[in-house]
Amino acid sequence: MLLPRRQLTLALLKPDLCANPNTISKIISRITATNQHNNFEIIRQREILWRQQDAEAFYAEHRGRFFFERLCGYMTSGPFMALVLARQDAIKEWRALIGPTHPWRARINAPNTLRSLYGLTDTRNSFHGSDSDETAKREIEFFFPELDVDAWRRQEEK
Ligand SMILES: Nc1nc2c(ncn2[C@@H]2O[C@H](COP(=O)(O)OP(=O)(O)OP(=O)(O)O)[C@@H](O)[C@H]2O)c(=O)[nH]1
Ligand SMILES: Nc1ncnc2c1ncn2[C@@H]1O[C@H](COP(=O)(O)OP(=O)(O)O)[C@@H](O)[C@H]1O
Ligand SMILES: [Mg+2]
Repeated sequence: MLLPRRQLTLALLKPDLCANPNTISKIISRITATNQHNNFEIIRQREILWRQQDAEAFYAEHRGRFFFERLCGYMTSGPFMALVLARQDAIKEWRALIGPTHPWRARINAPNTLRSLYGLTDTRNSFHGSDSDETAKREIEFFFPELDVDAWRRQEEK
């Protein structure tokens, strides 16, 4: 039986989460839980500590937005976790699992999503997920330059 083609996405567990190791292990077990909703495979995992210029480069698309400085300040406030996740429709499914950008909106419209459960404020919303295949390639190679996303995708096509 042909296995469904998998997709890669980049996931970040942001610094507020990484301040509590128990939280991280609970979230990792939820990510890899073998039920039809999750069942992501963790292809890469790395603890990251950013300088200001790293945050500004990753979030360059948001430069000039009123929250850009506070976002970079948050993302350089401590270590965080970068993960490459693989499953069918990984980008859509990971963004569905983390929920809307704003945790207060998640708590109203998407309870039980990760941002509704763990997010603090609009900026300190605890999780990131790539929003497209192109973004996922850029974001994965930003954290894991040794991972050739195109080669991985070709391998998956076979
Ligand atoms: N559109 C818009 N929204 C704003 C502006 N300033 C603040 N907000 C929103 O209001 C929320 C709360 O603002 P603040 O009180 O400054 O932020 P905070 O409570 O410290 O939480 P953070 O989101 O972590 O900054 C922010 O997260 C933004 O989403 C603004 O100038 N324009
Ligand atoms: N209105 C806002 N107020 C405060 N922070 C924001 C706001 N919009 C976005 N952010 C911060 O910038 C990050 C990137 O924004 P965006 O790409 O729009 O959301 P997402 O992370 O859900 O893809 C968000 O995760 C959040 O930390
Ligand atoms: Mg985004």
